[in-house]
Amino acid sequence: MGNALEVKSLQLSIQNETIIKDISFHVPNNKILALIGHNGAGKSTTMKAIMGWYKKLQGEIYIQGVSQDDNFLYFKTLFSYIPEEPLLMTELTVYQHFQLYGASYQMDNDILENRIKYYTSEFEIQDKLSEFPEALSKGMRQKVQTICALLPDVPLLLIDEPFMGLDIYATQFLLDELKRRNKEGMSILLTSHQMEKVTDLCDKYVLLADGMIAESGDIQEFSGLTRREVDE
Ligand SMILES: Nc1ncnc2c1ncn2[C@@H]1O[C@H](COP(=O)(O)OP(=O)(O)OP(=O)(O)O)[C@@H](O)[C@H]1O
Repeated sequence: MGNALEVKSLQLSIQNETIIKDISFHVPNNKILALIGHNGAGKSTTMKAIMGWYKKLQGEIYIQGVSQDDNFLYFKTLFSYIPEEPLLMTELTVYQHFQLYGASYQMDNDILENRIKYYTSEFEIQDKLSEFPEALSKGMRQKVQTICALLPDVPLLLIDEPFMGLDIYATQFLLDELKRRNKEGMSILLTSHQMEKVTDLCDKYVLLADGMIAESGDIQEFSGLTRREVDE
């Protein structure tokens, strides 16, 4: 079995402060890995480094064996990303955002239109297609952002704090949809500071503390540890 994502000896500094201190981990194909840690542990920074938003001090990052350093334009088509806070463009309508994603990932038009219908209906924003982001509530903007990332068939989905700002129904739908897409072959890396929210979804975990890996393993081992601590 190959790896959907490989992070090797990643080191990164922001404004002369070393934030990520030589971390290595991988997401095997078809698995869901949770990057866990307290506020400020370095989860979002690691995710942004994977996407190439920060210059690395050292290290290598591969998605499906493709190096971030060798062919960045192709590398970018291998993942999609759901940020913690929506990053929508003020000058584009909801539908135009979906079209932009469809074009960026060179999606077949019929598949794109079907998915737009399916996801906007499930997330109950089918009547918002002509709206601009400023006319939407924060939760609605998060739904639009989430749909954008779910439209293409990418090998790797990156999610920074899933379910942030979503209501109970949307959270349950996303949970089920992530499981379904994972069954179809999509690997997922997500961050969370609340382990209990993602235990049911994930196969593996990496625990970050102060920019270093404190622990890693199968998710059951992590739950076992916390349960033992509670029992004692
Ligand atoms: N743009 C930036 N400029 C300066 N420092 C930054 C910047 N981005 C992150 N940091 C610092 O890097 C460290 C890790 O931040 P990061 O956002 O990766 O943490 P996190 O684990 O995602 O936390 P949270 O759970 O709060 O989202 C923190 O000490 C933060 O202050």
